[in-house]
Amino acid sequence: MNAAALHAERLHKSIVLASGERLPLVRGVSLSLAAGESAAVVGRSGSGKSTLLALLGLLSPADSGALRLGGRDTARLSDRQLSEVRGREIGFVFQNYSLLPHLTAAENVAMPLTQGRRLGRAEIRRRTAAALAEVGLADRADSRPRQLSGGEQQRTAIARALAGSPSVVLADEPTGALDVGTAEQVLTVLLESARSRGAALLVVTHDLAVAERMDRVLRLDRGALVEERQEAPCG
Ligand SMILES: Nc1ncnc2c1ncn2[C@@H]1O[C@H](COP(=O)(O)OP(=O)(O)OP(=O)(O)O)[C@@H](O)[C@H]1O
Repeated sequence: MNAAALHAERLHKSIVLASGERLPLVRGVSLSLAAGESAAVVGRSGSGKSTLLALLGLLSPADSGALRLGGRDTARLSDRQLSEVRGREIGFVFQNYSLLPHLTAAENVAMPLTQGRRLGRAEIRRRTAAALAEVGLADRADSRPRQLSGGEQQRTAIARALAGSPSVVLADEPTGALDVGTAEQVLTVLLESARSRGAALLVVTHDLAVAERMDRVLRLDRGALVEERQEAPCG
């Protein structure tokens, strides 16, 4: 059997408040995602969704528990190794696109490919062009973010997240800033690009229409994860 793209076991995270009281934010979350599988994380505001995403994305350390990404154990890694695993195994997509405004779409997509890997210039150009073509933006490679619509900016961000063929794509409200029609198109691009590259996709969302399109729906309730739906969605 293939190793899961993402495998988390009993992750815990709490913070200590000024009063000295310990506040649990993520409580014993275990989760496995296979390559090409998609899942939504839903839950009330404050239930710990962003905190969990930060743990899974190696942006913040868990207090305890185990996390494997792309078959690689992330325990006991130095900061440099963590950043290397993050760059190689994870693609991030944010609600506000997070594109660098002074760079073109192609330069934004190429950015993670130029960091921490030893890829030649021709290979970077090839991967960038392929990723932009995959999201339908081959003809906008030289545009800057302000020249692109919101949907086009998010498609550029999706190309950036996937160009390095990560094991896992973590998306935080990826369609939250888009109108309904554009959101649907962008979500289709995100799902199809992740599936075609065999990346597991985890999407934090408040939007039930977004959640419905994922293979699985997971609900966070005060930091604890409960699987709501596991069958394949229709259509
Ligand atoms: N540094 C911190 N200090 C105090 N409380 C914190 C801190 N970080 C997070 N919290 C609290 O932890 C809880 C979980 O926050 P988190 O942002 O993960 O929730 P969320 O489910 O993503 O919420 P939303 O849907 O509103 O974005 C919240 O109650 C939040 O106020």
